[in-house]
Amino acid sequence: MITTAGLARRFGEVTALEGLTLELPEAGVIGLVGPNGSGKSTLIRMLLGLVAPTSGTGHVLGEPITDPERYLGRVGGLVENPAFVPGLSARANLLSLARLRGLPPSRVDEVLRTVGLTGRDREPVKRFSLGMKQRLGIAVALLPDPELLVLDEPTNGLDPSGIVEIRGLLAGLARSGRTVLVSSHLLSEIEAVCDHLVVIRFGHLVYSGPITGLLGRTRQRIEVAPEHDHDLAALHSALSADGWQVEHTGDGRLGVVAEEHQGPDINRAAARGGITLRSLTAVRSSLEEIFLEMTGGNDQDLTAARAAAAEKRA
Ligand SMILES: Nc1ncnc2c1ncn2[C@@H]1O[C@H](COP(=O)(O)OP(=O)(O)OP(=O)(O)O)[C@@H](O)[C@H]1O
Repeated sequence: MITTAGLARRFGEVTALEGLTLELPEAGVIGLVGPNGSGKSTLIRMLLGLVAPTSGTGHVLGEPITDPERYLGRVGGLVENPAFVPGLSARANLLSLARLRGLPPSRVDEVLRTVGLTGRDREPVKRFSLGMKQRLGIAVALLPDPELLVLDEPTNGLDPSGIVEIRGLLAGLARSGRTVLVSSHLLSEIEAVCDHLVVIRFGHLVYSGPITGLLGRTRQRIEVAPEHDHDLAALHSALSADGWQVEHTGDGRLGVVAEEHQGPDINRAAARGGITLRSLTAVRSSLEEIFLEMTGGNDQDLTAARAAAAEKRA
């Protein structure tokens, strides 16, 4: 459905994407996630033929991205808030867009139904909530009845109920046999509907595969707390001396890199150090924690990393 090989794009000094090699599956929802500025929009724009690659190749539906006319008729895209005539109804906006693209007016009813705007379609768009406008944007992308739908941050700025609505819509589109590529800077906004996940950071591919594969990367640890808080340092020494990798969690406990079945060994090591444990809990990092570890935390980190890289290049 989508393949890229060594795809790269630079904007002057900034390398928005570098050496991206991907092979994306044919059906379901594919999530493209990464912090702000990691290159998601650049990739989506390249797939839609809006931005040319600096180097590397890409194919969409078997056609090269350097020749988008060959496939754009089968692809629906939403890259930024689409411009609607605010005083006109959703239906009138869609009808004029369908006419412009030479599509039958019957598509308008179909897409209104798909995005759940039937019944509100005669109201002027200026009265629509952000969530409804996003759904209308998706309706526009669906007008040509595309095999592939590419949506850049459709949940951005929506309230929790709006996010849930869009997620439901994406899941429904995938069930109807379309492939949906959807980007977000927040994994939590889309993870529930994604069959496949692409994680990019700083223009580089960090992960591409099923969500379950990502969960397999979890680092298990056991958190322990001494009976008396003042024994924390002594507990740290006792466990380290026994060969365990130990970190302070910052809340009066220690995190020990270990599997759940090693709990009794940790308990015995503490006892040998003369310390009784108050608690011992096996913890598996959440998908969100793995994502943050992979993507390097927050946007400030990313901005700093980009600045450092630019300085190095200069
Ligand atoms: N037209 C452009 N001119 C110059 N720099 C650009 C251009 N488009 C993107 N960039 C830069 O490329 C990098 C990647 O941007 P991109 O918009 O692709 O990231 P993103 O992951 O979509 O982020 P966001 O979620 O903030 O849109 C950023 O540093 C951005 O400033």
